[in-house]
Amino acid sequence: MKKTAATRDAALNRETGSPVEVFCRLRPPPEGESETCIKVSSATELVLFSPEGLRNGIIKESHYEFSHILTDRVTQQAAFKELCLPLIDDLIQGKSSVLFTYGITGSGKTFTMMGPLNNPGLIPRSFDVLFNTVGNLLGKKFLLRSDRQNGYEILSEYDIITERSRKEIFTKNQRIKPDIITSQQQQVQRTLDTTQLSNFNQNCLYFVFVTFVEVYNNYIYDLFDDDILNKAPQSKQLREDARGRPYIKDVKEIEVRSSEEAIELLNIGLKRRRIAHTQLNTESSRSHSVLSLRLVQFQADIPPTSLTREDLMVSQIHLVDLAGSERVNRAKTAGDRVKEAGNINSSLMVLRQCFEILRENQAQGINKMVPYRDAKLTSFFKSYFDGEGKIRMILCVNPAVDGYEEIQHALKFGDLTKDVIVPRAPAPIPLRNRNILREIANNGPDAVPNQSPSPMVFQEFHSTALIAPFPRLEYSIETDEDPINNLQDHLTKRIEERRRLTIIHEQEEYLRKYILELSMEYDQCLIEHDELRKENEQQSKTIKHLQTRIKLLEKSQNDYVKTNSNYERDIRTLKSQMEEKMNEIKQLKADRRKDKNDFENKMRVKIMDVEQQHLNELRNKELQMKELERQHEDKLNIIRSMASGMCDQTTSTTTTRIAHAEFAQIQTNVQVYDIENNNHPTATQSLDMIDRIQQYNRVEMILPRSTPIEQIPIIHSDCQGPVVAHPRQQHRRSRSTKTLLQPQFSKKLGGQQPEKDDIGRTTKYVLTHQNLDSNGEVVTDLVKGDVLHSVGGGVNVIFNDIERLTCQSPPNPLVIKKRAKSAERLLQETRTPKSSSRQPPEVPPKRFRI
Ligand SMILES: Nc1ncnc2c1ncn2[C@@H]1O[C@H](COP(=O)(O)OP(=O)(O)OP(=O)(O)O)[C@@H](O)[C@H]1O
Repeated sequence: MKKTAATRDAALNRETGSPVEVFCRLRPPPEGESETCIKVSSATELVLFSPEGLRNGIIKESHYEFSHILTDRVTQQAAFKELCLPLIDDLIQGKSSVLFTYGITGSGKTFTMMGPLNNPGLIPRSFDVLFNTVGNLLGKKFLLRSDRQNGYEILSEYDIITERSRKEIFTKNQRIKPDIITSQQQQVQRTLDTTQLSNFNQNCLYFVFVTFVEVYNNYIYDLFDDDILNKAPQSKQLREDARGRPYIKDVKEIEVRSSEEAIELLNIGLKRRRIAHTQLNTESSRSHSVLSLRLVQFQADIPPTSLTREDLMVSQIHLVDLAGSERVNRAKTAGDRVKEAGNINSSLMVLRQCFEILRENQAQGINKMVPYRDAKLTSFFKSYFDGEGKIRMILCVNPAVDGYEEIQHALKFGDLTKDVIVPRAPAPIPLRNRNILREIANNGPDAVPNQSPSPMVFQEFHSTALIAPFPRLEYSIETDEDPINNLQDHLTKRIEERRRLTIIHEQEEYLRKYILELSMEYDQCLIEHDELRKENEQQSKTIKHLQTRIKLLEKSQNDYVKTNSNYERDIRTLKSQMEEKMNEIKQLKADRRKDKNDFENKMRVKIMDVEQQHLNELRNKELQMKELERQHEDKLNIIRSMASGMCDQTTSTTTTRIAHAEFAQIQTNVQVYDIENNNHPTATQSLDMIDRIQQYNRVEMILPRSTPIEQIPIIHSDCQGPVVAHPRQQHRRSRSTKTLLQPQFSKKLGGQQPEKDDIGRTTKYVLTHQNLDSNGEVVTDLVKGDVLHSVGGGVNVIFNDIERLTCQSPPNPLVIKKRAKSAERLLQETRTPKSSSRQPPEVPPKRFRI
């Protein structure tokens, strides 16, 4: 029954397998950081100290043991000898191996693998040593070609020529050409490793092939492929060959014939890696790089035409520079970098898990599944965990104190790895033995008398040879055997067997080709399958997206329906409210109409009342007028008596005083009207006042020439005639002595209404009025007032005093008579406007602003 891998892992121990070799290489602390947290206690042990203050001041010591510890003083050459030279030796002996460098960024992984030109690392030195050893035994170029499935085809002469021309064309068209000058300079500067191995088969021909890939974000990219220069480089598929060994499908495997050529190719790969990283926006230290070096050898004495696959011995070494093992937090990564770090960490994590589970299985004898297939990196090296070859790990450590936690993490990983046991690889069948076996098979055991293959090898060969041994050729009388007949039979059988084997071989070839075709078809199918799967995934995504959108739309539709029904309900409510309001408005309108009618009725009644009242007042006025007429009559009588000389001085004085008293009363009743603000007395007040002033004037013949009351000009015009009866008669005394205030009018006014500017600067105002008294004497009245400036910019004049100047002459009967006549005439004239004075003025009152 076939053992499962897990069962085999569980059964492994140090006798049946060999442990993973873990080496630790310390780099010198970075410049300016002399403090380290590592002390090397022996060639295989180191101590890690926790920095002060990290664990409450207690310094923790951790001891770690490795296969060998390389201190920072160990040179690149010494490191190569210790770490890689044995593996190159194995390679030449036909054994395979894989060498990982593990550590955080800046710990010296690339330095160890590549190194600077003048201090090369493991890879350049490996090429050097390999070509130093087998460089003189290289086979014909292009004789072998990779079948891209871990195997090699032997090309015919014609194929070799075709392949050579194809390669030449390819080199011409290569998009990145090796920088010849630089590479020549590099060769000049590059320090060559001159080590040469002695333990190798000098009867063999050797062929060296290299592949260079990187694993980034769990995708494999071929660094020798021009595709990687595309904006979206195509990743390569990982497959398994018939023996279950992984291989990278369609990876470019290039034959190299010198270490210079190999390093040139390596530089091209590194250059492409940088371009690809720029296109992918990544960093080189975020990917794992794998350089695979394959050595194919066969016995030199086999003519190429009869060379078969079985004559070839293939061994390989994988030199893996792993990405930095730092954690996401420490690297302060974000966005794509987090995904990238996640993928790096996940593939390193899978590597770690594989080692952990292997150790667990081996330690506890359990059969846990090892998760090789969880990451491309571990899938690719799965066969090495199964015992295809040695596994070596170089733990690169930067001993600076600030990286304590990461160092601890890496050292723990190394500590765990070194306990893992992997199955020991079966020793390769030496090519020399293959030839012997072939000879024995073809020509019998005596064909190679001096060669004695080991029984194990012999057995192994025979199990596959299917050819019976030769019969005894000795002639013996006793046995009565005819050796010639026996040989004849044997040879006949052999011929038949050979024919049969040739047919089988042809069938095999046919089958192999058929299988290859099928495999190609299968690959094609896989590609199509992949494309269909991607398409399917894309469509599923689109469907999911659409479903989500539909859900969202349904949700929003439901919301809209709800909102709509809410709106409809609101509309219904609003409509009913509107109807109610309309009814209310109708009601209010009806009420208002009713109120209006009521009001109009009331107004009509009120107007009638007011009219009635006015009529009553008018009637009262008429009565008053009649009373005044009567008083006038009395005064007329008095004047008549004066005219007839019967009137004495005493009476005149009394009347004057009476008139004065009355005028004073009028004056006090006169309000100050603000003309600016059109604050006029009411019609009734005005009429009353006019009436009284006229009354006064008629008695005293005094009329102010100008007052702020708008009715006054009417009075003025009313009194104009009599006042200017004797214009030349003036009170010279008043004017000459200038004891009285005079209004300062400009001449052009000519005694008309004053303008605002005329009295704008004065505070006093005087009107002069002259008249003839009953004796024919000139009476001059000086009406005095104060000028008040209102806040609104207007001017008000308040008359508050009258000064009367009279003169008396001795009575002359002729003059008296004459004067009596003129007085009577005057009275007649005075009466005439009486009736009109009651009427409202026909001429619109002159307004003037002071
Ligand atoms: N053993 C050493 N001796 C001298 N210098 C060293 C050594 N190891 C590393 N260095 C220096 O340390 C620096 C970082 O090393 P390197 O680039 O090899 O780190 P790394 O681990 O490969 O980083 P990354 O993961 O980013 O590729 C380089 O400048 C290198 O010269």
